[in-house]
Amino acid sequence: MIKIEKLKKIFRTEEIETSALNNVNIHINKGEFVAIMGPSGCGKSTLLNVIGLLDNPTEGKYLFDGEEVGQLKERNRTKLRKGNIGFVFQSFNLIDELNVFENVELPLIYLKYKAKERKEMVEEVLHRMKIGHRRKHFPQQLSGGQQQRVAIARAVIANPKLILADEPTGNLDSKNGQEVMKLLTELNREGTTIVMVTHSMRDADYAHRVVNLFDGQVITEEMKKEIGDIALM
Ligand SMILES: Nc1ncnc2c1ncn2[C@@H]1O[C@H](COP(=O)(O)OP(=O)(O)OP(=O)(O)O)[C@@H](O)[C@H]1O
Repeated sequence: MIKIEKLKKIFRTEEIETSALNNVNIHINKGEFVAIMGPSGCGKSTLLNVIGLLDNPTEGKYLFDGEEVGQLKERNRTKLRKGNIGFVFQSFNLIDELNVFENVELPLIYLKYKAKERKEMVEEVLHRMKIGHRRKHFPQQLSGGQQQRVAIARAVIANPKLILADEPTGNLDSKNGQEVMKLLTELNREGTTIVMVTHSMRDADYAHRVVNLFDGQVITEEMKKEIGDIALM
């Protein structure tokens, strides 16, 4: 599903040049759950942003489902992202002015689903994330765990092939963190590919494979589990 070869990302400002990714090679199969680990500043979020088509690499190859996407224009990246990729962030990134239902509904509005269909889909996913009873609440009225469940509902509402999670349990206590990891594992078992950045060994244990980055390079990869009966691509 994802083939990244000799990928480089250099951030240039007037005074300095930072090489955030330096010759990264990563292949991720459909159905895999991959954790990316490494010390602060090693390039994890930069890599996730490139994989998630939020940013272009400076050099190198990025094939998403066989299509070269590394140098797409912003407009085309956005088009490809919608419906294909769902994001979950450490800080939840919900919209404070919208209630739970409206936050989760938003991607479906962008994708031009009709109101009736949207209602059915949102109700179903809220029920699944065990947050249906809070549909009228605003993000500030929810606990961290509840906010992250809403964020996951929003990430999966359009049935993305890929979920990218950047430290999804970073702001949660261990009970809520575990709940979030269980939800991600369940989605992965149903076929969604997951790439997750984490500092937590415990969270990385849920993954099939751990990729360790250091100074913008992949230094080791560790297989933890088999994908099971999900077909590889
Ligand atoms: N927009 C930017 N402009 C300039 N430099 C940047 C930018 N984004 C990231 N960097 C630099 O690139 C390097 C990698 O950053 P990145 O955020 O990917 O690291 P990380 O591994 O996710 O760190 P952390 O675990 O602390 O979140 C760092 O040296 C950072 O300062």
